[in-house]
Amino acid sequence: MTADSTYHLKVFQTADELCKAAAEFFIDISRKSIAARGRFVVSLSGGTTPQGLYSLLSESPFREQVEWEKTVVFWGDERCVSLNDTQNNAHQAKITLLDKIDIPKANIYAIPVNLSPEEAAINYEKEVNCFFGKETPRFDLMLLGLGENGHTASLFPGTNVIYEQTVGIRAVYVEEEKMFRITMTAPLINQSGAILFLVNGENKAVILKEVLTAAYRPDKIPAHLIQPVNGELYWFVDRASASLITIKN
Ligand SMILES: O=C(O)[C@H](O)[C@@H](O)[C@H](O)[C@H](O)COP(=O)(O)O
Repeated sequence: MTADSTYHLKVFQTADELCKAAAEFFIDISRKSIAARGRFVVSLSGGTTPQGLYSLLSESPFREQVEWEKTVVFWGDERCVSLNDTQNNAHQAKITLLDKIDIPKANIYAIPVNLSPEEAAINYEKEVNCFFGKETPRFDLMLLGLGENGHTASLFPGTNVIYEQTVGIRAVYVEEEKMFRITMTAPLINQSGAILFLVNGENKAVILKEVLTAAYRPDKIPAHLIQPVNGELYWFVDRASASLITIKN
């Protein structure tokens, strides 16, 4: 990453410990956001890693520590598959978390999948802008994952969206998945107050080392694009994914 990039790295022994710490972090940011602005606006990620976090948040003693009626949920990216498809990020979060808590339906902003990818992106960008009104969209918490090829959200190597300079939402065709996906742009993600990457498993060891130690190459490693402009960047990783990194104490 660039010399001036700063982040907080926390390594946990197990995936369970990582999820528990992420749940506590989620609760902490939600409390601070509600105390400051009366609401907590979070952007969820898809993939397998956050599912353990979502399950924990749906259960005692975590569930009752979040004021769900003051919590508003968006997604950083989505696959253009039907709403009931198991690959749909909103569907996954619905099953593991949203159906199990008392959150008003009006607080849930899923990325539309019943439109063309371009229309869905335009429509979601309007929804985000409308929600934040005159303010620049700023999520209190942005959850992200890391793909083995360095992608995050749906910012994949080799796609044009990684060069996008504007705060917004875009449709992107992901060749390796033969699928359109909708994604927040890096400038939008970077407006967040706190950005939390969750990384788990030995299959992520090589890319995690590259993201954190290689020179800035966002075309090869799109996760390098994630550098909050006025917020904090956190990496919560398990020991297996951190096995190639030298941790300074
Ligand atoms: O919808 C998605 O899949 C994500 O937004 C994507 O960016 C994900 O976070 C990474 O691919 C890591 O996924 P895993 O957690 O499954 O490793």
